[in-house]
Amino acid sequence: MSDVSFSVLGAHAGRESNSVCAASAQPVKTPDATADRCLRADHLTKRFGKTMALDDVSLSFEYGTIHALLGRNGAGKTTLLGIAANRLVPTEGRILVDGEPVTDDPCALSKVFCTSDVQTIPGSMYVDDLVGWMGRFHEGFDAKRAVRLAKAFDLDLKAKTGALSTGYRTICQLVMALSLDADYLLLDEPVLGLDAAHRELFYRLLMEDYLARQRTVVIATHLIEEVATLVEHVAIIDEGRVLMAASADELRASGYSVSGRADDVRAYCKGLDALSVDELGGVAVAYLLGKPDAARLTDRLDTAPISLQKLFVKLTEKGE
Ligand SMILES: Nc1ncnc2c1ncn2[C@@H]1O[C@H](COP(=O)(O)OP(=O)(O)OP(=O)(O)O)[C@@H](O)[C@H]1O
Repeated sequence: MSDVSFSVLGAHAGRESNSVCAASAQPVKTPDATADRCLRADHLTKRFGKTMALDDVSLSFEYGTIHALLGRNGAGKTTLLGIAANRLVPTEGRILVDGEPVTDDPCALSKVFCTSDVQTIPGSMYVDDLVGWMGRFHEGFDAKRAVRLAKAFDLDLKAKTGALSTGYRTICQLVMALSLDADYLLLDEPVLGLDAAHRELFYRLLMEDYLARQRTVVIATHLIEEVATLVEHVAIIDEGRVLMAASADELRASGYSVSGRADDVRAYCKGLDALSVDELGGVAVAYLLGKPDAARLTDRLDTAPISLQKLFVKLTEKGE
């Protein structure tokens, strides 16, 4: 989908040889050192011809936090991450990493690594050669860790990347990403094609990595349920615009459901701006933003917190 394609070897590959990045020599992060650190999208707009992929998006991914970037197919997630990794040029706006624009500052760019669901790895390259190349092009790449992770996933180091299955292509990118020292790790659909056991392994490794070195991880996905327990902050985009951005707890507390007999639920919702009402066989569930209205509740109605998944679906469904 990108209009400019770089390999997983990195958008920084051409820039690294003549730049020594002070930021990559800062493994110890005190609370003061991490204050105000973030990857920030500043009024980003991206048009592909007539398609508005991003429309004035401003978002902040704070340092040391796991973020979910949620959006339906075509919402603009890959485009946003592509611009953040300097693979795509925005029509307007910019990405700032710790205050520095990624386009002008190789040091800022070297802090960012983005996997991608596009076919970016040269298919003729063997996995073990890729490990070698990653080590050459990315300061702080841990080749031994990459080999260990590859073995944990049963990824064949002697295979050509082009001959890998969809799931193993994803695994190959995850292995490279999790072996890097990048401060901002952008994972685009990180479990695409992975079976249940590999998904679990990935989530466990991601948490271990995060606990070992608190970096920023952005997981772009529409599989909310799986990442709901991992993420601390959630941004929802739809048709290139930000719908909501808040902590996962705030989002969960931002809505609720009311269920019961359809007549009672409809009476409860009268005059309120319900996100939607699902009815089946005389029973209904309504999804609403805000807090339950005690004055409208009766003992025939039940209320429950809204899950991130439901909130996402209800906010982004378009009458289907
Ligand atoms: N290179 C391109 N040329 C033309 N249109 C593009 C290009 N890349 C993306 N788009 C369009 O921009 C919009 C956003 O696409 P994007 O890939 O960012 O969405 P996404 O949220 O990552 O979707 P998905 O979850 O399906 O991967 C879509 O309408 C898509 O068709």
